[in-house]
Amino acid sequence: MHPILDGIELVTFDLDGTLVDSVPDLAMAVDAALTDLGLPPPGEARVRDWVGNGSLKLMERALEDALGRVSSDALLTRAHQGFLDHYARDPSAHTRLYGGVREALDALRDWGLPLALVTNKPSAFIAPILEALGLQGHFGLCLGGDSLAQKKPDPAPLRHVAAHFGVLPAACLMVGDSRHDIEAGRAAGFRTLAVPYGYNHGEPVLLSRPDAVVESLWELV
Ligand SMILES: O=C(O)COP(=O)(O)O
Ligand SMILES: [Mg+2]
Repeated sequence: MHPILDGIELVTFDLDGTLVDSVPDLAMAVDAALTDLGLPPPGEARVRDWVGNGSLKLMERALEDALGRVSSDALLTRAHQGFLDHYARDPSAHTRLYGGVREALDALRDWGLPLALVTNKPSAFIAPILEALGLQGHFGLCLGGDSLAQKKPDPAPLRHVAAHFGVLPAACLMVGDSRHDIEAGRAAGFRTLAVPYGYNHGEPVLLSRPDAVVESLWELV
């Protein structure tokens, strides 16, 4: 067991870039939404750097890049709806678990630790993706970017999780790939653990000074 788990009674995970490599499917939906509008598709490498603040912000960044200026609200609304429609067709078609994730989640569950999921992704996509990857039974609570009024890096979703399980924030661990996870975790009073392989706008997540880093979640257990 990794020392970061000492005294921890609840583990909260980020989804995109931490448990799953979802950028192939996200990028296909972004590309299709922009193509529908007669705009050039950005492709996977650019989309990777835009993921992290939810789907509306993702499309805002994609449109600004394609147009060379900030998009109108009307165009953003159309582009975002287009993204949601395309992504909803099969949000897990090319989405895969990172190595060690299943083993880590199984072990934590078998130890009886409650697990939660807090993603900035729209909540409608959480269950289909978890089901496709066989992880639907692992999390006692899942929150998406639209579940509460605030999303990460705001600490509100993490505070909500801690209160839901009746665990003090100091006994909670936040595990994520981006500065939004680490900032939210720290602001909520959680311990923080980062993985370096995900999506952090092209910057090392270490710059956010997490309490610890693991190359694979396998190291947790
Ligand atoms: O959808 C996003 O922008 C990021 O999702 P995440 O919070 O699971 O990394
Ligand atoms: Mg993430």
